[in-house]
Amino acid sequence: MNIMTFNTNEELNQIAAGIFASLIQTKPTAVLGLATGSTPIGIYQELIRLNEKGYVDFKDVTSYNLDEYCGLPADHPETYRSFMNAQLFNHVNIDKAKTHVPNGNAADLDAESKFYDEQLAKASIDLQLLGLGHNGHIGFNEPDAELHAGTHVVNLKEETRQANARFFNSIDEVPTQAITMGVGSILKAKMVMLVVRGAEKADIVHRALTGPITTEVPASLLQTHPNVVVLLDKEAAKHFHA
Ligand SMILES: N[C@@H]1[C@@H](O)[C@H](O)[C@@H](COP(=O)(O)O)O[C@@H]1O
Repeated sequence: MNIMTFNTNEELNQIAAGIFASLIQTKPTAVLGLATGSTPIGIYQELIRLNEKGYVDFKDVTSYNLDEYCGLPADHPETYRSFMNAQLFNHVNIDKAKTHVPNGNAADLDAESKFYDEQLAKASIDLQLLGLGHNGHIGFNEPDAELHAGTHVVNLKEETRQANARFFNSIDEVPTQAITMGVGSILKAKMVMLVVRGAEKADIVHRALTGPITTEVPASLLQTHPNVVVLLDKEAAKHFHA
């Protein structure tokens, strides 16, 4: 596992975006696995800049997002579809028809999960971007005695709803369920990029990458993947240099 630590967020964003850009340069039809949350925003801004400068062309790129809240109105600014449009897709020359986010409002969420898995099986993700939940979740795969391989509906943990409440007017507005790619789909990506920022995630990222592999820390399963790059800011990396 290649773990890189950065002194500044600017450098981290540039290297992360550079890895995406070089993939797309060598494979213009690349399939990207994308993530939401605050962690990827700076990387998306750097990709927008590289696209404006002509260094990266999204014309033939396909993307699949990890997850989506269930039950938010489609035009709500905090749906992950709205987030992706606002933070990346509206600002680069990607074909929106080639961007995929699970439909958290599907009448039949199990059928939607199956449909998403069928699309993923055909597409095969080249590079999967991941943030890390405070409890070690990836996508919305929450710590549990068992994890699901495929896309499925999850009941969000209270701590996850609390952590994400900062994006909503109140905790009551935070959905209680989400639809997420499973860890099996995440681990099928040819390459995984885990990005973690901030001192409050220093313990969990250290546990995930150096502790036992356990479903109680879903990100620990990344230890089984042969091609993971981890980008940490210096606060998140503090236990790696102790
Ligand atoms: N489902 C998302 C995750 O994909 C993300 O990694 C996590 C961390 O978010 P942040 O980057 O804002 O800390 O939040 C959400 O729960």
